[in-house]
Amino acid sequence: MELTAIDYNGPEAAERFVESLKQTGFGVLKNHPLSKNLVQDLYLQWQQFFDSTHKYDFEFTQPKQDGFFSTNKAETAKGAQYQDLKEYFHYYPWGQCPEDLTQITLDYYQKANRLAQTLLTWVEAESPNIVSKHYTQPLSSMIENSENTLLRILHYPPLKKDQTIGAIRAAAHEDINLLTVLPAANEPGLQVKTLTGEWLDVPSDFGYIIINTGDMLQEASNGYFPSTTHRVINPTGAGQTQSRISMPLFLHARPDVKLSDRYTAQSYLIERLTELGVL
Ligand SMILES: O=C(O)CCC(=O)C(=O)O
Ligand SMILES: [Fe+2]
Repeated sequence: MELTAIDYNGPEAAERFVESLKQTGFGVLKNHPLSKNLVQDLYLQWQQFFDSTHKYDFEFTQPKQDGFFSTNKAETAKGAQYQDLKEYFHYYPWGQCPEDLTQITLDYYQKANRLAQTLLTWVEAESPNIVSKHYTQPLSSMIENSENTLLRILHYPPLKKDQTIGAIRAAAHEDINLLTVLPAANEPGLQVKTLTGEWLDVPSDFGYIIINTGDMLQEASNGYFPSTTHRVINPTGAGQTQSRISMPLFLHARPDVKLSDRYTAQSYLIERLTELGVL
């Protein structure tokens, strides 16, 4: 299995992209509408935020979970032995955000959501009838005006000398949501698990957008689109002294949306967050 970048404006982009999601759980896009400069500016400005102690003024609140999660509050992936080596900020347009970052972050959030709607239209159009007949409404309309779509800005600090052996930046996991839209990070490390169980590097050229399917799309498509396991490994050599910033947008359906006969988006999310021990 190989992951190659698909030209967003190229012929058969939708078909190739959805085929990649089906085969690998991942799709990589180039020449897409999200500006590299905007992503670069966000990385720089959020890096400054993580470098300052100002971040502690934005500690996340329960139960809404918007705001800053410090390294000692970071999640432990389901089944993992150690906590991930990361800190992060959960941004929602209705939630906490440092004032100087509000405009640029909202701008990105809206643009990435628009791209996501197009991608969900592609997924729907390329789903075989036997699969799409189970969608209870167009996939793109499931996320429309959703207050649950989450932009997570992640900072993986340089590795410490006394790092716990076995702990990694993000242990193997699956995402809970429909699709995740992730600009290539400023450092490599993201890997996807193939159907035969090997780990494969996800192309990380700056400017690429990486999309993966989450558990909710797996549920809504009755397993046709697999939610793929992925992780972020630790850097070696000179990379160990570098921070890594990444910015996944987790597309969540509105809570009342029926995903399947068994679940609404709300009941599914509650079940998964309870399993993770964060509710
Ligand atoms: O940092 C990355 O590249 C991926 C992060 C991720 O998979 C997650 O936060 O769910
Ligand atoms: Fe993930």
